[in-house]
Amino acid sequence: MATSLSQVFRDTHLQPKHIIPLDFDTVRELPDSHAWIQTDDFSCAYQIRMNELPTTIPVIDLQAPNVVELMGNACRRWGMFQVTNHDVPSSLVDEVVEHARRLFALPAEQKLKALRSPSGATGYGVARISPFFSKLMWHEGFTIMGSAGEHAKQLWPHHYEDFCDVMDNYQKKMKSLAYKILLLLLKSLGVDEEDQQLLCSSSASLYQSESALQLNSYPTCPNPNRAVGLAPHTDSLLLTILHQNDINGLQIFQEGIGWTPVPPVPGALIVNIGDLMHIISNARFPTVYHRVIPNETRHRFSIACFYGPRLILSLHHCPSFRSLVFDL
Ligand SMILES: C=C1C[C@]23C[C@@]1(O)CC[C@H]2[C@@]12CCC[C@@](C)(C(=O)O1)[C@H]2[C@@H]3C(=O)O
Ligand SMILES: O=C(O)CCC(=O)C(=O)O
Ligand SMILES: [Fe+2]
Repeated sequence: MATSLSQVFRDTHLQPKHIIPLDFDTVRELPDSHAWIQTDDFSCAYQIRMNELPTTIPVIDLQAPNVVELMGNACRRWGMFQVTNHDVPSSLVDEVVEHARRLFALPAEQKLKALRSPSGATGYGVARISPFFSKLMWHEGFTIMGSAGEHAKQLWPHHYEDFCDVMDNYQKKMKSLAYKILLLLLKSLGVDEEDQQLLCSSSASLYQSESALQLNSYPTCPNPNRAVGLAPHTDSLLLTILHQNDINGLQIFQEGIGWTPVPPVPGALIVNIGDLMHIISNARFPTVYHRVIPNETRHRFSIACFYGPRLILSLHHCPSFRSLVFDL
């Protein structure tokens, strides 16, 4: 019998564990719900082939005269690069991380006041891809689209303004950086002025793109060898701009090599190609399959900014689109 997407969504009941993170402060051992089966695929190329370390993703100076060529090459080969000289003040990045640290340090019952609703896209919760996996991730996140006000008030009824201002400023900086990078990438693909106009006026309207901000927290983990911070996935939009603190954990999958670490470079931001950019580039840029492994002694934080066409981002709120992307 034929069924509509919205019907599928109505029939899909998210279980609480697919929204509510574990209260990490209360556990001393890895619970079975979070213990992933160890397979060969699980281990990292870095650990199994210490003698033949794969070269890692390029670090590109945004002001370099040949930046178009450098970015084009990096995206064709890796779908990813790190960017320096990007004009995002390190003081602003530090402030965002400090606010994230403060948010995730709140008691669980306080964080749950800003819990993402089952049909919503913003607020506190586990990664949206969680229902795809039988085990749970060693991770908690907080998603912001536009103003963070609504959820920040639930967390700090009297002192939420500073949090909102910092998140607003960071989103503005990220949007303008993502736009700059998008233009450079289109140029590297040979998109001429006329085609740029076309993309501009089409329903995809790339030039009116918006962003969503995701604060990620990976608490210290009693058994990181069997836990997964963020399960293997690709990001769905055009570009992701990521700040990771100084703790390893992010890995990308390379055909024929395996899982390869992306080491933190102080001051650099990671840029990775998402599914939409992969499509727009006619598959010349690969979308990056990546994951995060937690750490035994240090709490890892990252700040991801997802940049994509306004229409598609607003559809992330819409149940039938969500069921298409996340539930099928
Ligand atoms: C705009 C978005 C991208 C994202 C889904 C979301 O609506 C907000 C959270 C984002 C995130 C972060 C963790 C990995 C990911 C796959 C997920 O489950 O939620 C991405 C989503 C994405 O790239 O589609
Ligand atoms: O924490 C990281 O390094 C990666 C986060 C990520 O992949 C995401 O938010 O989509
Ligand atoms: Fe990701």
